[in-house]
Amino acid sequence: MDAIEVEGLKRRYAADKGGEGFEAVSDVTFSVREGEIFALLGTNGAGKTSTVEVLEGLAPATEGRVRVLGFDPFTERAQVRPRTGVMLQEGGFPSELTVAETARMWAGVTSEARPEREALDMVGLGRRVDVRVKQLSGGEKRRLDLALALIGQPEVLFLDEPTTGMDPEGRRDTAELVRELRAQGTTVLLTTHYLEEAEQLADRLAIMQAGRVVAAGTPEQVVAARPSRIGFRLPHGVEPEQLPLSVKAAVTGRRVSVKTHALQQELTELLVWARDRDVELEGLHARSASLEEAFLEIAQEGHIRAAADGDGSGDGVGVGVGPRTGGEAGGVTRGSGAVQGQDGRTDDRTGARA
Ligand SMILES: Nc1ncnc2c1ncn2[C@@H]1O[C@H](COP(=O)(O)OP(=O)(O)OP(=O)(O)O)[C@@H](O)[C@H]1O
Repeated sequence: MDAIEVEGLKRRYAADKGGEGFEAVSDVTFSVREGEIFALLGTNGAGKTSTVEVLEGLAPATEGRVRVLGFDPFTERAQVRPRTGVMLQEGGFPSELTVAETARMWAGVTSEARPEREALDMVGLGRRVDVRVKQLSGGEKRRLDLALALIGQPEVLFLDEPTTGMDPEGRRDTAELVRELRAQGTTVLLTTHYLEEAEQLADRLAIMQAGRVVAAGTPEQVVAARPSRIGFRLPHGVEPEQLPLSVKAAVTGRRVSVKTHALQQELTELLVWARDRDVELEGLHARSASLEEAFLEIAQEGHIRAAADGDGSGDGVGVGVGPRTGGEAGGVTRGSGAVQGQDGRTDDRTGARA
């Protein structure tokens, strides 16, 4: 059985006064298998959090069908909630409590809680138990959020940008922990802006843009649709048109860059040609596209589409353009960890954990 099923999901935010409201999620379909790590990716405002909140039971679907462990997470919350763990983008815990007190309080309202010390050790906070929450660093707060999501020994774990604000060690530890949880059978759905992390961690992923899934599959499948790259310096005495390439190369100064869907064939031709002429291809490198490149190309295509549609007569659902994010449309975070705040939300986010 799939642990999570999403079929034709729409989520519309009501307009404040008059107006039509805003459709943040438009016809999204995907499923997550039991024991799988699934990553939901997308530019700022693509609709990831809006989707995950419906799966967490925080908000109803406007349209479509959503099941978590076979239940509707909103209307059958009582069946779903004890079996899921939720790590929101912002925890919002009382800042005067210590780490241990926070975990104890949380364990007190959780059925079948794992010992709180065990959860804190799992995220590397075992030695920070007496520190007040307000004194924790941003990355430590994320670790505490994660520990609390793990206290109920969840079968399904939702992680909304779990590693944002963590240092590289924290990110590596978290990735390791998520892999261990998968090995124990936990299903993990995460959102992240760290594409390398998603590429290494996720069994499958979906890329969202402007409320829709625009690419999905294993990281390899998503990347396979994108061209590989070959680069080298043009040998002296050789003109670009003399190169044995079946595709047009981009030449900047002496740097030659080739995008190809037939990497092995193109590279073989090139190497045989170079050997036969006894020329050296300095700085030669060849590699498949990375998930980051695939993502950026998809985002770029989306911008072009949105610009073509955006003559003022469209429906306003462009790439990352929404009522709250007009000034930050489609911003892509590349490994920097920068992320927009989630202020202004109307949902009762702490209610998710009650
Ligand atoms: N409460 C709300 N009322 C109206 N619009 C909202 C509300 N919450 C989110 N939106 C809009 O819905 C769209 C999707 O937002 P969402 O937070 O789901 O995107 P996201 O993919 O999670 O983005 P990020 O990567 O920045 O967290 C955005 O355009 C946002 O402005």
